[in-house]
Amino acid sequence: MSFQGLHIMPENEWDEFYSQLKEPLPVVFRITGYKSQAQELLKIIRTQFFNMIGKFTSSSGLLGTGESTSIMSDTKLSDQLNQSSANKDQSATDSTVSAKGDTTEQEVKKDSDADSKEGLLRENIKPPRCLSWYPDELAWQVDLSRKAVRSEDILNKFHRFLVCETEIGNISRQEAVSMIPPLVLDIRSNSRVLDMCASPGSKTAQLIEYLHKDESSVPEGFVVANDRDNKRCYLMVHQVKRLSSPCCMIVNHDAAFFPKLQSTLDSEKPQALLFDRVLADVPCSGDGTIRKNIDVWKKWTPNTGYGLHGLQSKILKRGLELLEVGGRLVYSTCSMHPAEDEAVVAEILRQSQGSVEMVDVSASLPGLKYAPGLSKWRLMTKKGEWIHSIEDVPLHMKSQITKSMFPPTAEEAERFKLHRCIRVLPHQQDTGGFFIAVLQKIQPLPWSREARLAKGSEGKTSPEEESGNVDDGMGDTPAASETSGAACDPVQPLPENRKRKGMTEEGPQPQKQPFKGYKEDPFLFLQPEDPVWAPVRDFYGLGEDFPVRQLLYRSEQGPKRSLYFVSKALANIVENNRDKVRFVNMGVKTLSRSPSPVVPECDFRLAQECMGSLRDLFAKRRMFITAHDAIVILSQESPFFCKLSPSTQEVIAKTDPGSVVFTFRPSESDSEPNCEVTFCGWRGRTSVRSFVPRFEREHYLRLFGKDLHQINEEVCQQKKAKEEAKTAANNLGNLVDGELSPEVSDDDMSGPAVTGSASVTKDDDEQCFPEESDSVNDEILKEDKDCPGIDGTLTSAIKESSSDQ
Ligand SMILES: C[S@@+](CC[C@H](N)C(=O)[O-])C[C@H]1O[C@@H](n2cnc3c(N)ncnc32)[C@H](O)[C@@H]1O
Repeated sequence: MSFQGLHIMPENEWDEFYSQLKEPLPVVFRITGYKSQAQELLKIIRTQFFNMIGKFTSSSGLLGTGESTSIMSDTKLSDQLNQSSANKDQSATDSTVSAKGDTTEQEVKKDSDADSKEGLLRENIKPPRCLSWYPDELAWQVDLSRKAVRSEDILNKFHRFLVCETEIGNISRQEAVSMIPPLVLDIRSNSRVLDMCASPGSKTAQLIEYLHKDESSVPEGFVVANDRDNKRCYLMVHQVKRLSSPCCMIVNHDAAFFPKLQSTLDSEKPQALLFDRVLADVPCSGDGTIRKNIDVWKKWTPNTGYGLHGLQSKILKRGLELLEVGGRLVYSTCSMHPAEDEAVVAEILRQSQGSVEMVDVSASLPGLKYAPGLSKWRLMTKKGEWIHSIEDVPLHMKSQITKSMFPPTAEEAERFKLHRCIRVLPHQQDTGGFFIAVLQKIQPLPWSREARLAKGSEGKTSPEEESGNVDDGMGDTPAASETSGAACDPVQPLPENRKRKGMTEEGPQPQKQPFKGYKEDPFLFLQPEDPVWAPVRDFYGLGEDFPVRQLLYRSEQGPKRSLYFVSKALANIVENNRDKVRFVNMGVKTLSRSPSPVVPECDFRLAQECMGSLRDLFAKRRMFITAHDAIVILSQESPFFCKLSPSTQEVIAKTDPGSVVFTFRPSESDSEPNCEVTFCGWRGRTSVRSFVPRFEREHYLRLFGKDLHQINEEVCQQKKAKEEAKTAANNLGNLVDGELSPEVSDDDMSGPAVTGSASVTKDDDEQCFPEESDSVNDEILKEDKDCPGIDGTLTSAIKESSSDQ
C-alpha cells in the first residue's frame, strides 16, 4: 500500500493519516424513521443511554484526555452529558474536574485493583459524539469495544437496543462518510431518484427516508435502486423492507447500460422517464475502507483503480444521460485514488462541454473536515515508478492506463471547478476515506438527441425517438460482465496484459443480446373486478377512490396470498416497462390471506408493514386508544376488553370482529410519547390483540416508557411464584381440589389496570412474547380457550376449520 507521493494530502499529514488507518472504525448510527418518532427515539437515547455512558467517561477521568476533550468540544450533546452528570452525580463531577487537575488523580490511585481494572476499561469508553454536519443531531458516533459491551450492563443494554431498533429500521448503522452522498443529493418528497449501484443499500435506505421526511402518507417521488449483481439485489431487499416504503423498487441491470424507462405519469402517450436525482456510488478499489477491510492492505496496487476507471466513467456518463436537465447527480467512491475520483469526473465534464457543472455543497455540511478536490496528481506503476504523461506509459501498461486518468490542464481544472469535489481522509475526523462530487445538468448533453436537434444537425425523428423509446445506442446487457465491486468488497484489478471478454480499457462494452427475462415471479396488479376485491373493499370500508390498481400480487396461479401496495409512480413504471426491466422487489405488504370463522365475510387481514404509510386509508377499522390501552395491548397477548379504558370499550362494542388499526395520539395529559403510534391488531369476540413483530412491540413499548424485557421478567417471576405457591400448598395438603391458594388467585377479569412497568394479571403466562404468532386462527383458538363461556363444540369446530387450510 503506498499512497505517499500521490499528492492526495500534504506530506506533513502522512504520519497521522497512516497511523489512523491502523485504528478500528468507530460505531456510527443514524436515527431514521418518521420525524416525530425519530425525535422521541433521540430523547430516549439521550436520557437512558448517553447520560449513563457520559457518567462513565466523566467518572473515569477520560474527559481530561486531549482527544476526548477535542471530541467533546464540537458536540452539543457533550455539554449536556457533562451537565447532566454534574447535576445527577456530584462525585462523578468531582472526578471529571479533578481528572484535569491533581487532587483526584491521587484519589483514583487509592482505588482497589478491581476498580482500576474496571477503570481502565472505562477509560476506553469515549463519550458519544454527534456528527455536526448531519441534520437534526440524528447521527452519532460511539466507540464501543466488544469487551466494554460485555463488561458494562448499560452498554450491553444499549447494544441490544441498537440491534432491536436497527432490525425494524428505526436506526441504521452506517459509516459516517457513507452518509454524505444521499445528504448532498438534496432529496424532496417528489424527487424521482435513481440509485445506480445500490447494494447493500445503506444509501438507498437514506434516500427513502428523505423521501418520507415530511410524513406525507405516500410521497409522490420514488427511488429506483439498481445493482448489476443479482444476488446483491436480494441483500438489499431486507435493508429496504425495514423501511416499509411503497415508493422504492429494486431492479437488476448493468448501470452503464441502464435502460431508459417509459412512463405515462405526465402524459397519455408513454414518454421517456428521466430522474431528477441520480446517485452513482460506483464500484471502486475500496482503499478508503482499509480500516475495516484488512485485505486491502495486502491487495491494493495502483492498478486496482486503473482497472475500474473506464467502468466508473461509463456509469457516470449513463447517469447523466438519465438525468433531467436541472437535476442533480452525486458521484461517489470509497477510494482515495484520483484515477477513480477526479479523473473520472474531469473526463465526463470534458465530454459534456459545459452542459454539466460542479456544485459547491460545502454550506450543507457544517463542520465536516475534508480536503478539496485535486487538480494535480501523479500515476504510478505497480512497482512504484511515477508516470507523468500518457507518453511515459510503459508498453506493458498501455492497455490499462488511458489518457483520461491523467490530470486535466490547469485551464480545464479551473473551468471544471474540481476543487469543489470533497475528499474525506481518515485522519481528519476518525472515519473511512471517501470521495464525493456533486454535479448539476444545466443543458442537454452534447451527444443527446435534443442537443443535436437544437443544433439542427438532424432531420426528422422517428416515433420511437419522440417517445424517448430508444436506448441511445447503449443496449441492455443481461449477462453480467466480469467486473464487480462494493463499498466493502474492493474490486480486484484486471490482470496485466489480459483483457477480459467484453471489456476494453473503457469498461464493459454493450453486448447486444435479447432480453431473456429472469427468475422472479411476475408483478401483477389487482383489478377492481377481481373477486377478492369486493369483500376487502366492503369489510374495510374502502371508497371508490381507493387505488386498487396499486395493489400487486406475485402468483399468476392459485389464490392470491398477499397484496402489496406500491405508489402510483412505481405502478406506472411496472406497467410501462415490463419488457425491458428486471424488477426484483417492491411494495409494502398490506393485506394477507388469513381466513377466520369469526370474520367469514373477509379473508384478508391487515399487515403491520403498511401502517406507516397507509393507516389513514383504513379509517373504518381504526380505533383511537389511550396510552394505557396501547401498553395493555402491546404487553399482554390477548387482553379482555374489560382491561381497556371505558372509551375504548365503547368503540370496540361498535366495531365488528376482525382486523383493526390501533392509534395512540398524544394529548396534553400524556407525558410520553410525544408522537403518534399506530399498530395493527385484531378485535376478537372478547379480547383484542396486536399483530406486531417482537422488535417492533419492544420499540413501541419503549416509546411508552416500558421495557418489554422487564415486563417479561416480572411475568416469569410471577409465574414461578405461582407454581411455588401451588407446590407448597400441595405439600401442606391445603389445596382443595381445583382451587388455588388465595395469594395466587386468578384475575377476575376486572383486574387491575396496567400501572408501573408491568401488569401481572391472569394472562401472565401469555404475556411473554418469545416468538411472534402470526396466525389469526392461533389467536382465535387461544381466545376461545381463555374466554369463559365458549363451549368445547365451537372450539373443535374452529380447530377443524383451521386444520382444513
Ligand atoms: C460501492 S458499492 C455500492 C454501495 C451502496 N451504494 C451502499 O451504500 O450500500 C458498489 C455496488 O456496485 C455494484 N456494481 C458493480 N458493477 C456494477 C455495474 N456495472 N452496474 C451496477 N452495479 C454495479 C456492486 O455489485 C456493488 O453492490
